[in-house]
Amino acid sequence: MKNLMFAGCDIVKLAEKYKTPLYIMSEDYIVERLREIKNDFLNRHEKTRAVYASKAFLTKEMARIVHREGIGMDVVSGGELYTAMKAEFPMEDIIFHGNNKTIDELELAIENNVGRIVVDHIEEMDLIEEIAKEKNKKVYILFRISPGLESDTHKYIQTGQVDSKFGIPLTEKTISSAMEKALNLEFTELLGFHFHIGSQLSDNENHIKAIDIMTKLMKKVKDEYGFITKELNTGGGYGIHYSEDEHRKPLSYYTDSIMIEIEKQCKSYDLERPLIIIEPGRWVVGEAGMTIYSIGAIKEIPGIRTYISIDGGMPDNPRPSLYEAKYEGVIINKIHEEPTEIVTIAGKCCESGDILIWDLKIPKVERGDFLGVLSTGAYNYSMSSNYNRIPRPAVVMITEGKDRLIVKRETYDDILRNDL
Ligand SMILES: Cc1ncc(COP(=O)(O)O)c(C=O)c1O
Ligand SMILES: N[C@@H](CCCC[NH3+])C(=O)O
Repeated sequence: MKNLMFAGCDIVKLAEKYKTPLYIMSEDYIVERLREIKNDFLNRHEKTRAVYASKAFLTKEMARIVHREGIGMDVVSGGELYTAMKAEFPMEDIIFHGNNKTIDELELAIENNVGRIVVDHIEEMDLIEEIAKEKNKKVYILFRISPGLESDTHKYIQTGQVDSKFGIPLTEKTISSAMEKALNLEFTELLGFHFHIGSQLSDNENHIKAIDIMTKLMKKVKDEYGFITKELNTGGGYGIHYSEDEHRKPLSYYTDSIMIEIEKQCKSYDLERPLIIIEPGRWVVGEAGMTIYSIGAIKEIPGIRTYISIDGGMPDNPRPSLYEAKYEGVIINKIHEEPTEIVTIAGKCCESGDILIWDLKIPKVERGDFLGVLSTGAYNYSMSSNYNRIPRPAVVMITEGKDRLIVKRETYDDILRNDL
């Protein structure tokens, strides 16, 4: 076999069948991760809940898989919420986030009875209460707290530091204003707190520190307001394998330490341990995906480098240009050939920064060969754009070696769809 096999499929055959660029996702891999969540977190610890952070990858089919596996979902926009609704995802299993939810989005969420709304700033409670009153609905909220921790990841995907657009800052004044407001609402009930310290984290150190900070807060609000924290949402952020120095760890590496720390701190403060929620995104889907491209122009700059251009790039994977993210790539139709060249993989956009992989070692290639880029399941399709009016690729799901289209390739007419 000279072609790469992935999730039990000959990937070259898929590239020929569906054309390129093409996103391929392994349902078996996704289900394995969702079951790891069930077996190693939900079933091992009482009073726990898990939601999948759908910003990583969401289509109607993905929502159906998550629901079928008994996991809830985190959404951050009306569009994500609407996708879940259209996939008949139970609304009570949804947690709605966002640092600037619009009135329309809040109305959609409240009208449809989403399970929890995570309040990101104090005034948001006024909007929620007003809408809840108007619709005569009960709304359950958590406060997103910014714990003031700088996580070890790219600056653009840190979220828990003091200087952050996310969450309620942890100061005496903000906490007292937030608590005083929340405890006087009629239609809105505060159940607890949330933190999310950043993404692609390779160690659990900051989750543990965040638990210490949050339990201290729980003790403070109990003493000062008699408020009992019923739920603590510890966010996601668990890292995956992209390149040789980044690896996915078992879920329990993060969740066991979270649970040990929370039990310890609750005991020391004499607090009842709240329900603990986790919300991983990337960890569930990142390594489930790969993207297939066709090789086109090959340009050698003698003594400098060789650029191998592909038929996609920045519009289907903006991560290298946004976060200098590193990816591994293979020539899927020459999988056993000796890698003899070091080349740079360039996207087809009119941007010098549209480089997918610098210095990749591959066999000699020619126009028409296929490049597979690994670990593209998270934040690729979900962050894709039509820059340069390039249509988005199709998404194919593979289940037990069988492929099916779950998102059609965009056409030029799809791009023109809303032009008047
Ligand atoms: C509130 C919240 N929860 C969960 C996640 C999921 O993050 P990740 O994909 O790193 O697990 C994010 C994104 O970073 C987030 O902002
Ligand atoms: N989009 C980011 C992750 C953001 C996580 C959401 N707060 C990435 O691709 O790494």
